[in-house]
Amino acid sequence: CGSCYGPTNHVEHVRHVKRMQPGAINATYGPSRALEWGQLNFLHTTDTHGWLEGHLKEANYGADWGDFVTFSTHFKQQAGNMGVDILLVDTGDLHDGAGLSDATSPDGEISMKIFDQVDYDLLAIGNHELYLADVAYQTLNEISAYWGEKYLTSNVQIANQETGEWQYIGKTQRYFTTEHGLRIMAFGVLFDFTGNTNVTNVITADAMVAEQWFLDAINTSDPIDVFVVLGHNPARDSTFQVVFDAIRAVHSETPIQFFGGHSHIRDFVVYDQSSTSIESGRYCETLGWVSMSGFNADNSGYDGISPNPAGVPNPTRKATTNSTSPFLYSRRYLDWNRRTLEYHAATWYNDSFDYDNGREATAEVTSYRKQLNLEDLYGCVPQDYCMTCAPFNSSDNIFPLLSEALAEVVVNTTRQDIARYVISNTGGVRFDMYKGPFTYDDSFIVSPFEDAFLYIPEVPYALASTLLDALNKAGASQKRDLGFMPVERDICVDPFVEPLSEIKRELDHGHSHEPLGISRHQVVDLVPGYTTTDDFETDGDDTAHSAIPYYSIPDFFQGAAGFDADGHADVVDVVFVDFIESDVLAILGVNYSSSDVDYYNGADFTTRDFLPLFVKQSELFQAGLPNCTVG
Ligand SMILES: Nc1ccn([C@@H]2O[C@H](COP(=O)(O)O)[C@@H](O)[C@H]2O)c(=O)n1
Ligand SMILES: [Zn+2]
Ligand SMILES: [Zn+2]
Repeated sequence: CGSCYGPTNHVEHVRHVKRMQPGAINATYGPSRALEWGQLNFLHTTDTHGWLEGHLKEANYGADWGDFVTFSTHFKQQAGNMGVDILLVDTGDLHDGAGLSDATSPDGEISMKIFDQVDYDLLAIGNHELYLADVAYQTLNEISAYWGEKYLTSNVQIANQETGEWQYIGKTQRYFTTEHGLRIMAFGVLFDFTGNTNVTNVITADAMVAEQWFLDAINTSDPIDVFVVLGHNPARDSTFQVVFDAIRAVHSETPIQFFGGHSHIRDFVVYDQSSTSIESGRYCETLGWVSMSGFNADNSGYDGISPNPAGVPNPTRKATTNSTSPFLYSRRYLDWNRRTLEYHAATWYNDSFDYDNGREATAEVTSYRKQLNLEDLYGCVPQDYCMTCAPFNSSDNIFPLLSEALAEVVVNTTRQDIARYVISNTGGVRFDMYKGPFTYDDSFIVSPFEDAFLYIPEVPYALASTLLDALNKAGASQKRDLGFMPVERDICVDPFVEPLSEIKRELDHGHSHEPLGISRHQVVDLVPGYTTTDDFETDGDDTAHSAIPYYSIPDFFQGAAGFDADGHADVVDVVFVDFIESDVLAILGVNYSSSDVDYYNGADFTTRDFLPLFVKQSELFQAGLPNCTVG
């Protein structure tokens, strides 16, 4: 296995969460344990990718941004009442994934204003804020300008629009004192991203930790009780390790708390006895919770530090079994639904959950969705199609369908008599397609990028017909941008996970899954979803789920059209999305260069356009109209 960059056996494999029917959240299998509150508490979001309306077709992730605005207000109040600190953290990738963010130009023009209604304390930039120049400048002029000292881009710069000089998009660090007296030094570190627009500059973590500002920050004479390192960077096996090493070289015992993202998984990693790292999923499916206690007059230099709050559970876990550090931790991954939020805001027994600020945000989501026509109905999806819950070539998988769509609608009518392969990267497909209405919004949800179709005309069949396999053997060059540090692994873990695996196996071996309060006869009814295993083992998911099968997929897929009955042609137009141009040219070899490449169907027909067009003209999708229902 040459490229085991993906989840390891430490990390939960079930990234893609199968839908449950709207209304399927029931009283039995929601959250069942109060959160452990410590002296310092965190709520964490990451990779929201514009999903501020929540998941309209998955009740388990059905809360919207207004619900989170309300919930986070409750939590700030609760922390205040308990006399402890809470910090809200986001780690980037704010668009490219849903209509609310992507149906405007530039992306995020409207969704950012809704996102901003949560009272975050610290935020970091994601790679999706850096692909395009207009989005990067929007990040500078709107996001960074709005959040000010809270927006941390310790290794990301942008060319000043007047002088051309590099300037940091946000701040490099934030040193501040919490309400209850903890002195925090925070950094925001993006992985070593290379696919950014050339008006931006991503400094590698290795180079960043050698910079004078960073050395000054960690060697400051100002007291530091805790480092908070946030970043769009996987919690595990990433350049967070570089930052950890650099801080530890100076501060051997000070707690360092990491908040990561980008690989779209739930994960929690122990760096050492006083340092842990959380990653909180993707697409408004997960709200991450971390709490810690152990601050005292000796290690925080602050006499009046609040004790653990009374009347609620408190963190109990040492980071390592032989820890001699005073710090105790808890972590939890909350499912993004109202029942969960109401439960933890302790309001489920009455009607007092909603606040005006949340209601207003919800009303804005609804009204902007209307304004952007996101509910416009394009077709009716006859069945569920998923990205990874079924084998790649099976009829339940989305890629055979998308291959057909590419073949059918990506066509230059002046060249339609020439056979064509239309090649795309599977990474450009972002979500499953569910049975029921297919709306304008869904076209962004499945395929949000504006990657144009390029082509090389009339490539000999012998070469063109080997291209897809060769590309998949080589693997996508974007692998470099997954953010994982390549690590030597002896075994490549088979990513297939049996349904009901973890919990069921445990029950079958006679253990009750006590922390989740689930008994043997209940397990069969669990709703499919996240079943996370991390460094604190298996009790991180706030709601227990049955696991969803996971099948690995190749990096590239293609549609083919215009071939003879035997699938042959003399020459083939090789059409491909611009995001993978360098991969294609690398495989085609020295006889081809970018001068052979041109737009196939103009610059304006992109990966955003082919699916809605296919849906509108395909009998398969039109048959169920007009009475198309969810599920
Ligand atoms: N124009 C683009 C930009 C990105 N992609 C795909 O997205 C992946 C990165 O997404 P994360 O949420 O994980 O940061 C990237 O590796 C590409 O697969 C794309 O297809 N087109
Ligand atoms: Zn992302
Ligand atoms: Zn990312």
